[in-house]
Amino acid sequence: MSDTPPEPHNWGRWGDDDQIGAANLLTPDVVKAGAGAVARGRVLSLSLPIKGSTSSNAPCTVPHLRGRPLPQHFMSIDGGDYLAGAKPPAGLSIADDALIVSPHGTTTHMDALCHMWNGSRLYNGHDSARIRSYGALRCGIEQLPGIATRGVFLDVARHRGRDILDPADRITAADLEAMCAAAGVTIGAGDAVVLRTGWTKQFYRSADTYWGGEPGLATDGALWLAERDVVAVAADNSAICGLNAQGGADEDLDGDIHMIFLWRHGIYLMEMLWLEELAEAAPATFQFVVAPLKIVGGTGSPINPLAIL
Ligand SMILES: N[C@@H](CC(=O)c1ccccc1NC=O)C(=O)O
Repeated sequence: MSDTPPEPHNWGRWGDDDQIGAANLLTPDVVKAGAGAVARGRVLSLSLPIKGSTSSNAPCTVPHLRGRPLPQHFMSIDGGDYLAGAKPPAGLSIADDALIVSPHGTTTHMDALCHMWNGSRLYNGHDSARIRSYGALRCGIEQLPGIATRGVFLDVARHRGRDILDPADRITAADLEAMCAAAGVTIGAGDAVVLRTGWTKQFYRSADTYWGGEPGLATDGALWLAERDVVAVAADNSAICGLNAQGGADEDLDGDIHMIFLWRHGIYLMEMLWLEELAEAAPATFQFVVAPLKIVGGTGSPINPLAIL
């Protein structure tokens, strides 16, 4: 059990009460520089569809981690109610619905800083006993208003001349350095880095292959990004790190990607993005805009990140 993280980390950097971590890097200049990365005025969604299943026998239609519940989407009032005799209020027929989503395993999502920790302390030393069945009283997702900054797109699959990386492939600091040099981009404080592995496409080809491991970021790659003071790291895989055939991460706790980003540095993670249209447009940089739902005490949120090219 460890109560203080190994170096390097950001604990105390923005004060002992800080709950938003690297979002402190989103200064007015950083936000304006993000807007300055818009060249054509084209808006792309980087989100998978949320497609509900209301039956355990329903086919697996959206990428998800093995064993995690699929989104549940129920109509609460629909055309059938009126056909059965319900009277539309004031002559207006209204359709309404309800959604149950387990964000970390079944859809494009952002992790709150309270999502993972080690020992008895959350990011910045907050007491982990503050995370209870009623929600997280520290570092919940509602603490983050949103992120608007420069996005840096690193298409690792294309860099290696591939459409989809192999499950054993790991993205190293040397890869990141080589891709930035090739694109002429210097990653700086407050940037959001978007990594493409192609892995989400694998689900639509074969769910069994998708669940048999996944490519992802290596420990030295994570430390390299943290050193550059990024606000967030996003990827199209489901854990940012690579996973082995048993569905677990291989790193020890000091090298674990979620520990390095969320727990040690307060850097936000976004997983299960859809990056295929972005890969076609292939911008080196763009404006990245995303906001979580204000789920009080939430460990994360479904998101629809936007790339504005
Ligand atoms: N997005 C998922 C996946 C994940 O992070 C994960 C899944 C299996 C084993 C290890 C994981 N992350 C480890 O750092 C989660 O947040 O639970």
